[in-house]
Amino acid sequence: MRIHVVDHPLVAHKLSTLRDERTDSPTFRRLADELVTLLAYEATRDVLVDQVVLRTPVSETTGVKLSYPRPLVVPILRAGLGMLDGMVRLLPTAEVGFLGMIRDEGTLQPSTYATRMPDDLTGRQAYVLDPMLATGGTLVAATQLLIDRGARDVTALCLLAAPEGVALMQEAFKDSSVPVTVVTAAVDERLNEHGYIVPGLGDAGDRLYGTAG
Ligand SMILES: O=P(O)(O)OC[C@H]1O[C@H](OP(=O)(O)OP(=O)(O)O)[C@H](O)[C@@H]1O
Ligand SMILES: O=c1cc[nH]c(=O)[nH]1
Ligand SMILES: [Mg+2]
Repeated sequence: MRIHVVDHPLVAHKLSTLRDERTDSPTFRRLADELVTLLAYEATRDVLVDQVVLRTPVSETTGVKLSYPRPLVVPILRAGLGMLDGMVRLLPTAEVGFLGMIRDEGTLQPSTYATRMPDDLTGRQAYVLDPMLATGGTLVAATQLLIDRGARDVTALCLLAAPEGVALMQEAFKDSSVPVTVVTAAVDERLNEHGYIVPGLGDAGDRLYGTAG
């Protein structure tokens, strides 16, 4: 598995405001949207394109167009939904599949409550959206599902990652013949005893959608 930490002052600036507990939900949503387009720029570096011939007003030339089959973008509900608009703005031809997953607060084990995506992903590039890579249980399960359905490669975009989650992804996909990449704005210090990223930004779903408590 490859990890790419996007080291850029604009990314760090937006992430710092996201972390701030005083940032309200509307601002949090806007910043998450802006951040994902910056991460997506890096995450789509290997997106498949086809050569095309076109005419400018001046002459004939060659260029590229996003290729078919279309990439698949998969937000992990709920928090991943906050990254969807920013991603499809950059990848307008993408198809969107949905995975609903929730982590049990006690055991920290993920369970899947909704799956809506093509059964056959043979030859397709898949982009998973989830702001938080904590223990890694959720992202390992989501990535495995996409590989099992035949994805050509899997790239996860996470706003924040914990070293524990990165290590679990590395272990899970160390022998994978399918390329797996994680693109994130930062790898934080550790997880706390409740499985939250430290310093992190709290519960991303709650902060995006204004859920109290
Ligand atoms: O790496 P892990 O330890 O598996 O934890 C990360 C998961 O936890 C959060 O979702 P949550 O379960 O809070 O669901 P939500 O998006 O509905 O709030 C987050 O968005 C990830 O999906
Ligand atoms: O810090 C964390 C860990 C899991 N899920 C979140 O939303 N935040
Ligand atoms: Mg949550």
